[in-house]
Amino acid sequence: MTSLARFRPALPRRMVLPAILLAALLVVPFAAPLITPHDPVQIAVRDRLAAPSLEHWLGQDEFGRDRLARVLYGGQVSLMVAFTATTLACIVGTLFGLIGAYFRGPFEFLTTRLADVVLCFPPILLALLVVTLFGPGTGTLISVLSVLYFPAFARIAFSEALRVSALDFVAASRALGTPSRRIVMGTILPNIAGPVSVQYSLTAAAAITIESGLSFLGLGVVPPAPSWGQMIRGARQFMNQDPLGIIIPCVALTLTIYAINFFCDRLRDTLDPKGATGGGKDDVSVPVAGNATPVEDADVVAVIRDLRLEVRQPGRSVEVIRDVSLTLRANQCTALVGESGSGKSLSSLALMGLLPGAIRQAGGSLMLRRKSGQMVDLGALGPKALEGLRGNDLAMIFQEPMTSLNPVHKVGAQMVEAIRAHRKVPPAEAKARAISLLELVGINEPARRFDGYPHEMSGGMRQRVMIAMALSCEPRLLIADEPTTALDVTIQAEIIELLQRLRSEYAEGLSLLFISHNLGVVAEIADRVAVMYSGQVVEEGPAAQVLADPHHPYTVALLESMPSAHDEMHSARGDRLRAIEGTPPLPDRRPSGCAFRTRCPVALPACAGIEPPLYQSGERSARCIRAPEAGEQAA
Ligand SMILES: Nc1ncnc2c1ncn2[C@@H]1O[C@H](COP(=O)(O)OP(=O)(O)OP(=O)(O)O)[C@@H](O)[C@H]1O
Repeated sequence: MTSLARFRPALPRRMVLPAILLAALLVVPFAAPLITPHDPVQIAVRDRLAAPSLEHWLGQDEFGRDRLARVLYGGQVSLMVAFTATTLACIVGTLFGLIGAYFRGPFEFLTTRLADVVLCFPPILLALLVVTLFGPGTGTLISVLSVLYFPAFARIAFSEALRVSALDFVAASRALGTPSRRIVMGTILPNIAGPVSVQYSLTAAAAITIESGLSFLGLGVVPPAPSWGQMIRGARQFMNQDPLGIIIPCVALTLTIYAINFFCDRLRDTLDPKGATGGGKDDVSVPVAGNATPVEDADVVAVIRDLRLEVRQPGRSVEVIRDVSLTLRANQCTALVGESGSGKSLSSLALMGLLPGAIRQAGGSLMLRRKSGQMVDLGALGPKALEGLRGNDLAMIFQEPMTSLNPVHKVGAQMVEAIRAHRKVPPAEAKARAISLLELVGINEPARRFDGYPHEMSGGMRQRVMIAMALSCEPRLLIADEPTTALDVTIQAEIIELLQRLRSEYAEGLSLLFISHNLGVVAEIADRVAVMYSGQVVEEGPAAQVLADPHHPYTVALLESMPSAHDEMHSARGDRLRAIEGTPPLPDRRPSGCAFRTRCPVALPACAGIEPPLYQSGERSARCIRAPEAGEQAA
């Protein structure tokens, strides 16, 4: 039992229903001899148009043939023709598209021109022409349908492969000397699998319809062999007397097309790793029952308590965020720092209710105080309620001002839209507010900039616009995810100064959650700092104290590895820069005990045995068994 369970192929839950439905529709026609003993071509003229009976469950057709046998055996023919033709078209078209897009030059010319030539002919006319020339029959149908549908695959594969080829990871593979065949099949093909699989579903459905249409016209499957198109053709003349005759093949057609579309739609979502496992109710952030307790202190704007996030992989779940707790207060800036992959972004995205599809909340609670003063459990809110909160009660600015603004809309239109999403104000009033916000964030000639496009602005100006948009509805919590990383040093300083100024001028009492790699910037802006490592907060406390006198060896190492002009950081590290040895462990390869112990210069044998809790010392806490020691020394 255990070994069977271990070797059971892990079919994602979202695929189970469509797979069962499709498998049933595909298997049932091929199990026809087990379901009915009747011959689909055996005529019984005496019993023509007979009603359903115990012997003939779906009745008999105009020649007295058993309808159940005909719909089942007819399904075999229709499905075989449609799937063989679609698979051939998919393989040939996708290969053409991939080769044309990757190698360009004559390959591109051949792919696009060949596809253009075939696309010039209306499909049904081309099919009629070929069938008339070569005579009806299953082989002709498969050939004509493959030729008809290959250009659609070639075009989709070509345009998607062009897009993917231009991405950095393909350039990186080329730079590493990876052979072209491996880049095309191993790197580009998986990235275009989503749109190609959608095209497959549409084509298979269309091929079934065209096969039925041609058979209906007498140009498809040759009688007396059954097919759904032929059944409709035969039943058409008697449809007033015997509607069942036409309903049965139509229902079979509709169900099959629906099952194929349903399956391919889910398959596309499953194949796309970015959106993987999204969609099912259990896959979005689910309300977590129980341990969310209201917070009385009116200064507290948000509380993250024991947050656990996990990524679902086939057959298992991996914890990427573990027991993260943070309290964010009004008029306070809390900085989240840590190496890449430590979990800073996911923790903040969880607050926004914007976790990627593959990540789900497995435990803990996220509480937010609304502008009304009411404390809400974000995990218990539905998508609509969360939408109402985002931009209104909490807002976020991102790292890349170049891509955060929509390039095809004017700056002003985007700001007005953000304002009117939460406030029922007339457009003129929203415009006036947008212009005053642009002025507030230090944009010169705000009225002129209001009518400009994002590409007419510098990176620093765009980040100012993003900040203005984020503050447009006066949220109580602003999350800034590395807002200055993409900017040059002087602009960075201006943006930090702007955030500081806005914070001090903010009447409502803004809580700022500031995510950064840059400890110099953190020293300048943060009141409190939380250091993250491998999905956990390993040290937390007042920024000045933590940066000047870190209690966790990871914080010490982080400070020693970063250049900074700030005095409090000099005292912690002397003046030499030192890289942190090794790399952070992957979430599924953490060592036993303390996750930092394999890189820690002061690790003890005991560190392998226990996962250290957060040791509290006054306003500070650190997740290290040596933290109490460090606290005593400092005292
Ligand atoms: N969509 C995802 N699917 C699977 N794992 C993910 C996903 N997003 C993040 N992770 C994993 O979660 C962990 C935390 O990632 P996160 O993006 O929060 O790190 P970060 O500290 O913000 O890094 P950076 O500073 O580079 O943005 C990492 O191990 C990362 O690989």
